[in-house]
This record gives sequence, structure tokens and C-alpha cells, in this order.
Amino acid sequence: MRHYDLVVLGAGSGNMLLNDELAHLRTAVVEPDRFGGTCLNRGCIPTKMLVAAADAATGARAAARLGVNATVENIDWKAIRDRVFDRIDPLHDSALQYRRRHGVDVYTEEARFVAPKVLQVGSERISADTILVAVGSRPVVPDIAGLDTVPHHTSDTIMRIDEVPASMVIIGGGFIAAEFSHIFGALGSEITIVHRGPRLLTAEDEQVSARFTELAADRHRVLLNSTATSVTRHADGVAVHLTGPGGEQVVSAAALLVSVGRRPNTDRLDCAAGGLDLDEHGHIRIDGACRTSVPGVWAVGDVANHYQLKHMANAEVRVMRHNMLHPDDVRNLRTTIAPHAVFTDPQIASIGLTEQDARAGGIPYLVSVRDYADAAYGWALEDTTSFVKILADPAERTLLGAHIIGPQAGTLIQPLIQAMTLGQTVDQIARDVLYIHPAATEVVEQALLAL
Ligand SMILES: Cc1cc2nc3c(=O)[nH]c(=O)nc-3n(C[C@H](O)[C@H](O)[C@H](O)COP(=O)(O)OP(=O)(O)OC[C@H]3O[C@@H](n4cnc5c(N)ncnc54)[C@H](O)[C@@H]3O)c2cc1C
Ligand SMILES: NC(=O)c1ccc[n+]([C@@H]2O[C@H](COP(=O)([O-])OP(=O)(O)OC[C@H]3O[C@@H](n4cnc5c(N)ncnc54)[C@H](O)[C@@H]3O)[C@@H](O)[C@H]2O)c1
Repeated sequence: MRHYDLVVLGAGSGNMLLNDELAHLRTAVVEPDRFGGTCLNRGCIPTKMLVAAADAATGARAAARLGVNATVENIDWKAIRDRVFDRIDPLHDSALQYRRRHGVDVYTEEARFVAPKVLQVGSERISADTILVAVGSRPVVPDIAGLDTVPHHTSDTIMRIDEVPASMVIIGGGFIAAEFSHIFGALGSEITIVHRGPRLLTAEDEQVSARFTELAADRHRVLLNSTATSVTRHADGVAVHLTGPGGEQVVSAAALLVSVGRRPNTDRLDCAAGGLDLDEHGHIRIDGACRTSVPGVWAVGDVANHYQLKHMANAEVRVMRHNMLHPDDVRNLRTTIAPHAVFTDPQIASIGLTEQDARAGGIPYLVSVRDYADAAYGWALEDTTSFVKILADPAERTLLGAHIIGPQAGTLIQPLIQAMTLGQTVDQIARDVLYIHPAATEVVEQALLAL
């Protein structure tokens, strides 16, 4: 049995662990699929590259409100798709070869534990003093009658299709439904969203989720409080049978995208044999320092946390590397402040408590909502629907949460993330800082000044 100082399971975020500080270790990486993992190959990066194309089409169509009468004459899907994957696909080989050239053993089959700190990888058995488990998550395939007999996509496959389907049913109303309805809607598909909840992006602040649902319903057919019960194949595609407020209904489309969440890949790892404790959702239990129940075995990313966000996985890798190298100075991740953005149209970004969280938790709060339309930047865009919402602690005057729906929300929220992380008060960030006129940040400034 070959023994290593360090074995990394999964070359998504796990691959980022290996830097010069660890170059002296005898190291192996196990990656049965592609280096770069979900984010690079089938997640954050290709989606955002497709969103850029969708934004261009949407922007052109909406330009008439500014007096620019443009039309989108032709969507060249193959050019759009190939721009994305011609850039991404070569990276796997170069990353794998780079590791091998630098003395790292790369195994290309799935690993599973056979004992604590002992792994079976294909026909080989390996062990290590330190193991990082970063095997990620995969799309949930829901238990809908007929789904296994009908062609359907998840986010793993939909981005590589050969043609934009004339129509698409999307089951689910979360991040992926929001981003892909924008992408394929803008590129020519007629979209139907089938969502079991009362609003899209239900976990967002209620006001943001309600606004997004209204705007999505202007662009797509949005069926709320609706549960898909079965799917069948027909000559031109698929039919989704559902029950909703109006009783039973059937919606048909050329393509079906299923986006009802992701599950951790622990079921393929035999965590019990490895001695790793799991939580009730199948994630590996870790503490704030990314330690598992087995000393020397660490876990990061979607397999261990519930955020399922790349910047959280990256932050965990940094904490884990520090803790592995400095056992006498163990650091914890600050998990209470986890921002996210949804790259749909309009963009949405959020950090901290929503208003419904604050209400439900009996947490006292001040709230301020400012429309983009109140600031010069909003006038420039002729914006009528976007806003910044900020919640603050009435006694401490620090931020409790911030929620933005509108152009560049993912960027606009950054000063609020910074202020919240650094514990600055609303007054400090409203009054002690200059805001560039007439940038979109003036909407944030105005929301802060009103608190
Ligand atoms: C469509 C989509 C869009 C997204 N967009 C964003 C975004 O805009 N922003 C954001 O922050 N997050 C986004 N995410 C989430 C983000 O991609 C994930 O949170 C992140 O990639 C998780 O990283 P990870 O290293 O935990 O897992 P992964 O990147 O999935 O890496 C895990 C690796 O482990 C390998 N593996 C699996 N089983 C084994 C095994 N038994 N042995 C060895 N290796 C194994 C897998 O092949 C994989 O390469 C998106 C996700 C999706 C699906
Ligand atoms: N911009 C980003 O950061 C980004 C973008 C895409 C994906 N992601 C990550 O990927 C994860 C997965 O995205 P997602 O949209 O699949 O999940 P999600 O958790 O965002 O949304 C899942 C949706 O499916 C619904 N649902 C769950 N089970 C269902 C069932 N059996 N039948 C019908 N509906 C059901 C839920 O009510 C929810 O609306 C996200 O949680 C997110 O962390 C992030």
C-alpha cells in the first residue's frame, strides 16, 4: 500500500490547497472526472460566461427605453457555447499535467474509504497522514414518475447542448432555475418554470423574492405552488404533469431542465468505513476549522458545508491549509457572514439576515429600502424596478443584512459585505466615506443615510 503525507480527494476546490508551502510533502490528488470540478467545468464559470451573452441580448432588446432601437437579429448558439468551452476544456489536461510535472501523483478513478485514512482508488489502496475530502456535490434527481425514461437535463449537461430548444420546462425555483431561465430565455427559448413554492428564490429576502417573481413572470410562464407529478415523452419533447392551484395541468416543451438542489457526494465515499460523521443531510460534519471526526482528515466545500458556494469553499481551503500547517494556531472560518449573488436578470445579491429572518427570530432591526430610481444612476438606466435594502441593529447601528436586486447587484453589495465583516457602523460607512457621483453606489449611500 502506497503511503502519502497528503492525499486530496477531488480536484475542484481541493486542487487549490496545493501551493509552494506544501511542495515538500509527498502528495496525491484523486480526481475521477475533470480538474477544476463543478465551478470551472459545469458551474459558476460557464454559467456566467453564458449570462454575459444573455445580458447582451437582453440589453439590446431593452435599449429602446433609452431611445436606442436595436433588434437581436441572430443568436449564434454554437459560437456562444464554443466561446465558453473552447476556453474551459483545455484546462483539465494542463492542470493535471502541471501537478504530475511537480511530483504530485494523480489518480483518475473514484476514491472510497476502506478504513480511517485508508482509501481504495480503482485497484490501488493508498493511505495518508493527512487527507482533504473535497468531493463536492451533484444535482439531485427528484423522484418524479417517468423521469428516468424521459430525456432531461441538469446543470451538468444543459450548457453543452447543440441547439437552443424552442421551449424549455424548468422544474425548481432556486439559483439554477433563475440563472438558466435568464440564459435560455434571452437566447430564444420559451420558458416555463414549475416551482412548488409561492415565490421564486424563496430563501431571498421576501421583498426581493417577490420583485424577482413579478419580473420573471413578465418574461416567462411561471407556475407557482405547483408540483410536478410525472413526466412523459412526446414526439416534440416532454410533457410535465403537475398539480397546482388550478388543479391538474400538463405543460409541454422541447427540453426539460431539472434543478431542485444538489446533494453531497458522500454516498459514494463509504464515510462509515473512513470513520467520518455525517449530518442529517449527508454532509461530512466539520468544525469551524474544517476538521472532521477523524484527526488528520479535513473536509471543505459542498461535501461539508450547506452554502454550496465557491467563495465559501475557497475560504475553507485557506483556513484548512493554515490549520494543517499551524496546529498550534488553529483558526475558524467566519461562517456567519456568507454573501451570495444570483446572476439572473436582474442580478440579486445578499448578505446576512433577511427581514423575514429578523422578524421570525424576534431580532430588533431598522430597515431602509432605496430604489435605484431615486439616484442619478437609476435615472441614467431608466430603471423602475431595482432597489437596495439594508437592515441594521438599532442599538449597535451595525449591519444585520443587505439585499439588492438590480443591475450590478453582485458588485454593488461589496462595500456592505466589507462593512459587515469588519463590524463598521452604518454611520461610519454612510458618512465617513465618499461615494463616487453618480455611480450606482449612491443608491447604497442613500439607503444607509436613511437608517
Ligand atoms: C450551475 C452552477 C452554477 C454555479 N454558480 C456559482 C456561482 O456563480 N458562484 C458560486 O459561488 N458558486 C456557484 N456554484 C456552486 C459552486 O460551483 C460549488 O459550490 C463549488 O464548485 C464547490 O466546490 P467543491 O470543491 O466543493 O466541489 P466540486 O467543484 O464539485 O469538486 C469536487 C470534485 O470531486 C470529485 N469527486 C467526486 N467524488 C469523488 C471521489 N469519490 N473521489 C475523488 N474525487 C471525487 C469530482 O469529480 C469533482 O471534480 C454553482 C454551481 C452550479 C451547479
Ligand atoms: N450564483 C450562484 O452562486 C449559484 C448559481 C447556481 C447554483 N448555485 C449553487 O448550486 C446549488 C443548487 O442550485 P439549485 O437551483 O438546484 O438549488 P436551490 O436549492 O437554489 O433551489 C432548489 C429549488 O428546487 C425546489 N425543490 C427542491 N426539491 C424539489 C422537488 N422534489 N420537486 C420540485 N422542486 C423542488 C426548491 O424549493 C428550490 O426552489 C444552489 O444551492 C447554489 O448554492 C449557486
